[in-house]
Amino acid sequence: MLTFVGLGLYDERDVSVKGLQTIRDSDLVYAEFYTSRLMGATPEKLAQLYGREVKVLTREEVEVSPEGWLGRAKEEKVAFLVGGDPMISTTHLDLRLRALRMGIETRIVHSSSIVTAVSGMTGLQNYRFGRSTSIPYPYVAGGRRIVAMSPRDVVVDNLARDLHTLLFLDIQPERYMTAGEGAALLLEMEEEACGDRFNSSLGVGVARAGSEDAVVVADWLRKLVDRDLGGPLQILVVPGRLHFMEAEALVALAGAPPEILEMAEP
Ligand SMILES: C[S@@+](CC[C@H](N)C(=O)[O-])C[C@H]1O[C@@H](n2cnc3c(N)ncnc32)[C@H](O)[C@@H]1O
Repeated sequence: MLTFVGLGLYDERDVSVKGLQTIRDSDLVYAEFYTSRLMGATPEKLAQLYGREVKVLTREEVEVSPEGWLGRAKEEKVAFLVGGDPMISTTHLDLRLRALRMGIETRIVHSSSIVTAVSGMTGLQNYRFGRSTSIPYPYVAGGRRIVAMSPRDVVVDNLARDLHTLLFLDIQPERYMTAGEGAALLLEMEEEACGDRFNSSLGVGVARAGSEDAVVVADWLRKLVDRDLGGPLQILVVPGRLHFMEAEALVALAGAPPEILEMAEP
């Protein structure tokens, strides 16, 4: 049996009671922290609270060659721990399907996710979000700096349908993208596309959801570039047309410019 256990948003205490029981009842406990990270926890702190050794897997061990550790789930109870809610990540669905093809039974223990925390913290309503996307750091190829354009296309498409866009921000071993960096990259993409669609767009940054010092900041996208939200993890939202209650929430909860109240729909 392979059980995906969501660990929630910030530290080792965010796991559910059911998740904790599942971990303690497992023969083997694995984790991955490259799709998301619990910034308030270390593998040692997890092991201490859970009372079990936690083997942290690399991206390659999860995506390229998981057969070895996955195969153990044919005979033994294996827990696979991940940040947030397990299936808010295509990697984990892929792993689940792979396990099923190997004849392994699977289960999920759900947990809180950044996807729902963002609605909770900002007041932006879940049903008004369109497709979400990720912003990767630019990379250099052939001496040229390459900025992926697809996040901009997703935002433009959602804006055309009056929908909000949730933008996951790149996590790398030695750096974490901030909401300000994400906003700057979106503006750079729009400039590259010779457009000006984001001139009157808002940006909402959320930092360290689930922690004692979680922060939510709303400002014009071009101004968000210079706003310091502190440490990781962070996420960015570009809202579409706002319902009046959403606008009121952004002003009250995230310090958005009050003039957005006049632009909101009743
Ligand atoms: C690909 S998502 C993984 C989602 C996770 N499975 C979940 O359900 O929460 C990871 C991205 O979400 C954002 N994120 C995750 N946890 C966060 C937190 N506690 N505060 C702010 N952003 C967070 C970051 O942008 C990070 O790169």
